[in-house]
Amino acid sequence: MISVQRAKIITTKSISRLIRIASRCSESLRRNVHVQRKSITIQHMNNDLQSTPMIHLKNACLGYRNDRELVLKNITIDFFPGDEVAVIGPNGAGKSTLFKTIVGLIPLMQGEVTVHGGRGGNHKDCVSYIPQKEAIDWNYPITVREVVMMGRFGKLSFYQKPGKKDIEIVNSAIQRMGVADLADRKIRDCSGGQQQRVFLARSLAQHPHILLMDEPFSAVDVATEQVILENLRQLREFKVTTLVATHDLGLVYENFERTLILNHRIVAYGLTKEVMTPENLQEAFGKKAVYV
Ligand SMILES: Nc1ncnc2c1ncn2[C@@H]1O[C@H](COP(=O)(O)OP(=O)(O)OP(=O)(O)O)[C@@H](O)[C@H]1O
Repeated sequence: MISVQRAKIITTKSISRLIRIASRCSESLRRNVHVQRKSITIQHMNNDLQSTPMIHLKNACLGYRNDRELVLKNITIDFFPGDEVAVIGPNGAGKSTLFKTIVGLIPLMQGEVTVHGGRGGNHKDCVSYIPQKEAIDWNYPITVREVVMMGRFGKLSFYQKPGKKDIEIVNSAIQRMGVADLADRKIRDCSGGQQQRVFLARSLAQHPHILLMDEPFSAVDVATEQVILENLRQLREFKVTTLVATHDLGLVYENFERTLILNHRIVAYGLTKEVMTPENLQEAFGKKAVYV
């Protein structure tokens, strides 16, 4: 199979390389690309066809009340248990806006969004969201262990203290993410990559059904990247639905089975090797970006 050189950041070079690789895909593979650009109705074609979607959007319009322009228009898409989806698109395409709407941080403008069959934002316990690093206040005086324990809060009642089981789960998540040495260190004193590991440990401790990660691979080293990817693979085995926004197209091509390409609308969604075609990448990122 075709291999892709790792592209750490979205550059003209990385897009061009992917386009060259995608061009080499056999014609039959490319014929299978199923993109209905106009109606934006996405048919999910994997084995989970009969299962209930974990996340369902129908004719959804997403945006901000203080902004007259919608960010994403007429989005219709379903994500099923075990889907591991890379969400790609240029800056400002609407990746974070999609995540914020699913977790209920911003209200839906129009249409329908359901999570586990209920309204988005009503399932805090089973949905874990890791925002972009810049959106987190790292100065909060809290240790790594306390951050990870926050993943258990949704399972406890208001006055309930974490029990033995919670402590075991937290310790296990800390071990899995390789941050045991840092457990008593303040989160603000950790490096950027360590902080990403800690936040994924918090998500693991939560035992979520849905995990949304916004640019977890930005500015992390290869070891951290591998730890994150390995844990995402394990979550997939537990049928966790995972959406990961990233600009690292090479990493997506090599590691994610499914990809959603956004640019204020759905450009394409499906199996990564089928949707990362030159046409779709150019449509999302623009010809100029590719041929300069
Ligand atoms: N709080 C806000 N109020 C108004 N507009 C906003 C707000 N947050 C984001 N936007 C706008 O929404 C659009 C989509 O932003 P969003 O953060 O979803 O893009 P993105 O695809 O995640 O981009 P990036 O790759 O740069 O993180 C942008 O034009 C942005 O300026």
